[in-house]
Parts: sequence; C-alpha cells; structure tokens
Amino acid sequence: MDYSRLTQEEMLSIVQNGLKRPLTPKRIIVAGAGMAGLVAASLLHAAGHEVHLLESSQRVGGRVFTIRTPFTYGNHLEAGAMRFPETHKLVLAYIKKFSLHTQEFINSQPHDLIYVNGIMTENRTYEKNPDILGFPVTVSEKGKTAEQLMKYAVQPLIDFIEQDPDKNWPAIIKRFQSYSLDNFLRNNPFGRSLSSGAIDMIKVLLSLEGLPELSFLDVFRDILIIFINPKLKYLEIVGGNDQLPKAFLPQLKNHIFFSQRLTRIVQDQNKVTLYTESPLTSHPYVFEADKVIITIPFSVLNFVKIEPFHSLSYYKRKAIRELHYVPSTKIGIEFNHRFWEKNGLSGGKSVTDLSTRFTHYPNQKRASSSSGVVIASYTWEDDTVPWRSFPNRIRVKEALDFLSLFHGPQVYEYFVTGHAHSWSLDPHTGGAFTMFKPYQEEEIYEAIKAPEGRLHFAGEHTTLKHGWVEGAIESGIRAAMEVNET
Ligand SMILES: Cc1cc2nc3c(=O)[nH]c(=O)nc-3n(C[C@H](O)[C@H](O)[C@H](O)COP(=O)(O)OP(=O)(O)OC[C@H]3O[C@@H](n4cnc5c(N)ncnc54)[C@H](O)[C@@H]3O)c2cc1C
Ligand SMILES: O=C(O)C(=O)Cc1ccccc1
Repeated sequence: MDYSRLTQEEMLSIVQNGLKRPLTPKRIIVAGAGMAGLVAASLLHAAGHEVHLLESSQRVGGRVFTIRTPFTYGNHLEAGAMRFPETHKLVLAYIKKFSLHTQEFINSQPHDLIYVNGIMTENRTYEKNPDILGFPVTVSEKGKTAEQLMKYAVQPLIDFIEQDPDKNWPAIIKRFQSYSLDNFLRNNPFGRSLSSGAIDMIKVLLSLEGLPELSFLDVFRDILIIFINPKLKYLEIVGGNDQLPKAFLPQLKNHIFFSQRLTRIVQDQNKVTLYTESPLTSHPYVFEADKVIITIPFSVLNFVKIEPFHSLSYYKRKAIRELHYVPSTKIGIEFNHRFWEKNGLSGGKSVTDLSTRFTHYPNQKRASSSSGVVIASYTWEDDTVPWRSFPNRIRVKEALDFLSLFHGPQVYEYFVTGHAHSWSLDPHTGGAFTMFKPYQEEEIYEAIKAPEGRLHFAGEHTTLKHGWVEGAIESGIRAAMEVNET
C-alpha cells in the first residue's frame, strides 16, 4: 500500500491514537533525529517495536534549530524553522499533544519597511500605490502589488486545482512540471505573461530572485500558495521552536545515539547492518536492524555507502545524486533596545533588493527585557551565495551596516552581538531544503520516497511539502506506517 496517500484526517488520528500494535515487534533503526525521524521513532516505539535513532549531531531537531548562544538569556535565533502556517495541522497537532505555548508569528504588517530601487517606504503606502517602487511595469500592470500580479498569473491554476484537487493535480504535474518559475511567468500558459518589470517586482518583493530556474510547480506549491495569501496566519512556539523536537525526549532519550554519523549501510536477506563513526573521535560503531528508516537529507546521504550496489534501484540512486538542496543563510543580530517597535514593527519584516533581502523582527510584545534578536538577513538560493563566502564576524558586520540604511546609526548604539548560520555549510544537512528543478517531479519524486528492501525513506524531501516541518512530520508518519504494516 502507498501510505503517502493517507488523508490528513488519517494522519491526525495516528498522531492522536498511534499505530496499531504489530503481530511481531521488529528491531528498527531510524537514521536522523530531526522531526521526521523523531515522529517515526515515537510512533513505532509506542507501538511496541525496539527502536533506536542514530544522530550525527549532538542534539535533536535537525533543521528545527533554535540558536541561543551567543545571545542574552531569553533571546534566540530560529536558524531553521521559524513559522508554522495555521493550515499545517500535523505541526499544530504535535504542538497541542505536547502542550506547547504558541503566539502569532507576524509575517507581515502595514508598517513593514520596503527599500527597493533606492526608494524607502512602508507596506501600507506601497499597497495603496505599488508604482511608487518604480518597477518598469506595463500600463495594464500598473497599480498592482507583487502579490496581485503573481495571483493574476496563477489564478487559473488555483481555480483548476480547487475544482477537484485529487483529480486535477496529476494533470497539472504532467503539463507544468517542465516549467521553471521564470519560464511560467514569461510564457504564461494561460495567456497571462508578465513584463520583465513585473517579474522583477515579484522576485524582489517575494524573495524569489534567487530561484528563477527552479520548478515553477514546487515554488508554487511550497511558497506561493502560502505567501500570497494575506489572510493566512502563522504560529511560533514561545521560547523557541526547538521545544517541539525536544518534547520527544522524555519518550526517546534512552533510544538515541548522538554523535553517530552513518557512513555505510549493508542489507542482506535477513537484516540491515549499519556502520557509523563518531564525528568527534572517528570511533567506529556497528548496529543491526530488521528495518531502517533513513531521514538523512539526500545531500549528505551521498556520503553514505549503501551496499550491495543493486540494493538501491537506478532511480533511487539518481534521486540521491540529483535532488536539489536550496542554500540559505540566516543572520541574527541582538540589540539591547527594540528600537524597531517605535516604527510599529513588532513582528513583521523589511524587504529590500540589497543583499540582506528579508529582515524579520521578533514579536516580543510580552517580553520582560527590552532587548531582542532581529533576523537581519534571510536569503535563499543565489541570494545567499555572497553571504556564504564571509566568516560569521563579517556577515554580522555587513548585515548591521545594511540595517543602518533602514534604521539609522542607532543600530550601532544598541548592537549587542550577532550570529549567522549558513545551511549549505552545515555538514548535517548540506543545504536548507529541497526544491525540484524542472522535470524532477515526474522523474524522481516517486523514487525519492519508495522503500528499497528493508530501507525506508522519510524527511521533508520525501514529500511535496518541501521546506516545511509539516512535510517532515507527514513523511515520518508514512514511513512508520510502512514499517509497522510490513
Ligand atoms: C533556513 C530554513 C528555514 C526554514 N523555515 C521553515 C519554517 O519557517 N517553517 C517550517 O515549517 N519549516 C521551515 N523549514 C523547513 C523545516 O525545518 C524542515 O523541513 C524540517 O525540519 C526537516 O526535517 P527532517 O527530519 O526532514 O530533516 P532534518 O531536520 O534535516 O533531520 C535530519 C537529521 O539527520 C541528521 N543526519 C544527517 N546526516 C547524518 C548521518 N550521516 N548520520 C546520522 N544522522 C545524520 C541531521 O543531523 C538531522 O538531525 C526551514 C528550514 C530551513 C533550513
Ligand atoms: O517559511 C520559511 O522560511 C520556509 O523555509 C518555508 C519554505 C518552504 C519552501 C521553500 C521556501 C521556504
């Protein structure tokens, strides 16, 4: 059975009630203690299997990564997942299951600053008169915001999907999986092609300028449907999103081997043998299992020898080689006074065509201290490449200088400290999240998630919710069902 066809209701029921008890418990190893691995291990352990996790780092959470050092106590940088759309019901179900406190993640608001084409304005002014930014749009495109222009280009697609999602998505994939984002916007199949000025406006204001060659469908599904919906609300966990992966520790802490980097997998008729080494000491270890769930990002799975060669299909190996991981860098800067709040920015963001691109301000209305950490820069794909080349010290300094263009020299007066995380330099992930290139959805999506003998696969990359915790959870449930039922 293809458990990736489980409905949201079926998955929510599994989160609440667990899996059915197996006839014969198995020895199961889960490689990777990110959200996918934790969910799969939690469900299988509760069902009665003997479960262990192998994790190369020294923490759980993976790309849910709340960085607290070097910031003042109570402050942190969400280097990975920072916002959960209210439509991501599986994330919300686990937040509720663990009784975690949330608050609104304010994704945008009227006082958001925009500094583009040398013009400084606020979101509320731009929304009334988008042409203020000076993009060379056509007469028919005048008076429309980037979100409105994007919606105009994709509305026929949204309408077709809404008619009958289950029936229509396969046809959409067939017809549009060859389109890159750029190609779809320039040669719109619905006769709604946009001018290059309008496309520039969309790419700058929606932070898409770095990924025009990526699959239009993937960008549409993972980013556009979400970010062009002004009514959609987002949540964050008060005190740090890492409380979500850490909430699995009471159940799993005695079943996780940390600092165990998987280097080799050998499967035979009766078992799987896993070879690891400690990244700290290079000491080798060996583990055996009846079934294995691999949640390791394919970017780093390329460095794991999987034997015998034909224990993986041609298309699985092709997928592991080819799957694209978007680079991303986040730079957090702590200030001892939340000066941005006097401009009405509690939460919300600044958007610019300068190298910092998106800046996110913390929602700290209830904070006890006067300090706060701003995500001074959040970049994706090509936009993040220049930031990778600098050491952290320079990244923080450059980001602070860019911030001074928005907020003046007070940024230097209130500056406390800063820290940056570049995901493509992270040896545990090798990138931020997957995004398909054109044609990959039809060519390798099924192979990415398909089991291969005793090996099962989970992780955000094995779903069509690339770049979201919801996808990781969904995959963990699916893989747990596969292992439990076979
Ligand atoms: C910059 C950024 C921003 C994001 N923003 C959001 C957001 O706002 N909202 C949202 O919902 N999602 C967001 N995401 C996506 C979300 O964080 C991920 O989709 C999700 O956390 C992935 O979980 P996973 O279990 O699939 O993979 P991971 O979390 O990567 O877990 C894989 C685990 O495997 C371990 N590992 C790697 N190699 C080995 C090895 N050889 N041996 C053993 N263990 C190994 C890793 O250390 C890691 O713990 C963001 C991600 C990034 C990077
Ligand atoms: O919310 C974010 O910042 C994310 O990372 C979500 C996301 C998912 C897929 C592509 C880009 C961003």
